Amino acid sequence: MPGASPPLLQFDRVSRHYGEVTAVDDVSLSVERGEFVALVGASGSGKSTLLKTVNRLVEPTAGRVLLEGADVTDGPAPALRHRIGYVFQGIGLFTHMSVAQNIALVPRLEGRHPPEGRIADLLQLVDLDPAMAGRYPDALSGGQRQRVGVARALAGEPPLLLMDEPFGALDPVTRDALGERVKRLHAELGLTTVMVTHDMAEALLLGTRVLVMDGGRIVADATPRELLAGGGGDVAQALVAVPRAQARALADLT
Ligand SMILES: Nc1ncnc2c1ncn2[C@@H]1O[C@H](COP(=O)(O)OP(=O)(O)OP(=O)(O)O)[C@@H](O)[C@H]1O
Repeated sequence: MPGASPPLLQFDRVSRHYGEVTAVDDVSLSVERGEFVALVGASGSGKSTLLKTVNRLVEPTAGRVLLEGADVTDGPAPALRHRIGYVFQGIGLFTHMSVAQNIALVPRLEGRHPPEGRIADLLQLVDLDPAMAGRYPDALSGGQRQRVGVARALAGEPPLLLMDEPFGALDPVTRDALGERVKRLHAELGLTTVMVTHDMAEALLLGTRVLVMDGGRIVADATPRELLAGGGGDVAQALVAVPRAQARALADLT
């Protein structure tokens, strides 16, 4: 279509080898603005490696990754990373900086000073009391730290949010609450999100689109509804069977 804007994110025949190991094997796909893509698969299937080719924590052995139509290797990596929010397990907050300083880090690196009230707004966005702005990460619970991580990732108003097992280390209740919050934020802020998880239930509940990886390849690309209706192929259905069996076992208890 002439004049149509390119997809927000595109993988064009991306592969990544580590010696004999093929972590990512010839992946091509596009992510449109507004999608919430859950990237799911067994341990070692290549999810994190594929995600990290986007913010250049991993360089592909072959192929290219395009953000808003431009090759991510076109400019310096730090400038690229300022356009991509990144939330990962353990989050990597700076312990010598307060919550407010951690959140303001990305805008400050770009020479911007967040306007008065912005930090409080961001804290409220992730359901944290703005009074926490002056605390240090050591004085927060794991779930609170993870919320600060989400606020920090959103502080630069990035067009793309990447999350790598963001809720992996949290207890189930906190995990569900934060998952729901992120889902609402995604919708309210009009974000485009790609989230790695090994948990199919989480992928089905949060994603608008679920990609299943196996042996470095994308073996299913379907909506949660399609997967729940039995689509997506054998690998996808083996993953869908897990939460289904749990739901059945719970129902049997009642
Ligand atoms: N830096 C590395 N050096 C060597 N091999 C690597 C490296 N990073 C990943 N691999 C290998 O590439 C494959 C894919 O790893 P990756 O971390 O992408 O999988 P994953 O699906 O994210 O797994 P998990 O769910 O366990 O995090 C694995 O076989 C892994 O051992």
